[in-house]
Amino acid sequence: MADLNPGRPGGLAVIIPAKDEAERIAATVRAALALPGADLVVVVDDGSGDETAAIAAEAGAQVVSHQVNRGKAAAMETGAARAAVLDAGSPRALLFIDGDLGASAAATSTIVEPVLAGEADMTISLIPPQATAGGGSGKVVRLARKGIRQATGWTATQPLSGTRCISRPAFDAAQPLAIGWGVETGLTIDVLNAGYRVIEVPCELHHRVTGSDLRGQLHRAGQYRDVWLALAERRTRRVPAVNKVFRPASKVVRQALGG
Ligand SMILES: O=c1ccn([C@@H]2O[C@H](COP(=O)(O)OP(=O)(O)O[C@H]3O[C@H](CO)[C@@H](O)[C@H](O)[C@H]3O)[C@@H](O)[C@H]2O)c(=O)[nH]1
Ligand SMILES: O=C(O)[C@H](O)COP(=O)(O)O
Repeated sequence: MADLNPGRPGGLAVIIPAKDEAERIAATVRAALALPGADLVVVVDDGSGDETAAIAAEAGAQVVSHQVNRGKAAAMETGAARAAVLDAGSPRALLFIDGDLGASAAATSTIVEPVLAGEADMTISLIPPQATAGGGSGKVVRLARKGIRQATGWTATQPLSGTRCISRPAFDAAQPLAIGWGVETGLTIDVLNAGYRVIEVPCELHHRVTGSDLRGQLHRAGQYRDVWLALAERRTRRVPAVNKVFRPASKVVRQALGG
């Protein structure tokens, strides 16, 4: 069996998927650059229509741009690929943070430490109630939580929380990522089912909450669709378990038929 934990990570790459984050990206990048252990900060401008890329570069990040919007998962993949090119010897751990965290991104050191210390393979930020209440009913959160529990036996408190730190071996074991907003749900299932250690860690983060207007509800509909797709895809991957039941039966039938 492959060694799941081949040594401690060789540093930390902060990856920031960002679409239209011009307002907050500079503060987020500055906080990321100041994180203990971070020697690379990559902003993936996911087809923004604003000045996200230029502002991020000015703030000191390496910027990779998607010419067209490809969704959060694709932006994470692009950032991780850029970090891999720059890794030397022992790969960096990856810290994925949202572009709208601003100065509160400094608090992510609590989720970085267990991964850099080799105590966890993936940490997920548990964020406090936000100053402005969101407009959600909890439907997407419940879908993701239940799906993760059914697939792994583990119950996530905040299954959609995307600010997370992960070792390179654990990230590689979860390829390909689920698309779009399904990425967190898929990552949690795949990393756990590959035998890696996942923990949730409190983290004092503040972000832009999604409201209850039409735009907010459309955003949630997209989240629901992508989480559902991530779960459905992983359920079909479990087909071998079904085969265990049917294969012996088909062998008996073949023998009976003289095959
Ligand atoms: O097409 C897109 C859309 C968004 N983003 C970026 O992805 C991050 C999260 O997007 P956001 O609009 O803040 O989504 P929320 O619904 O507020 O995010 C919550 O839910 C998401 C999962 O549905 C998680 O990824 C987030 O971490 C979590 O804060 C931000 O940096 C965005 O700029 C992209 O890179 N590409
Ligand atoms: O606002 C949120 O917390 C997310 O968009 C998820 O929506 P939900 O509350 O409907 O699960």
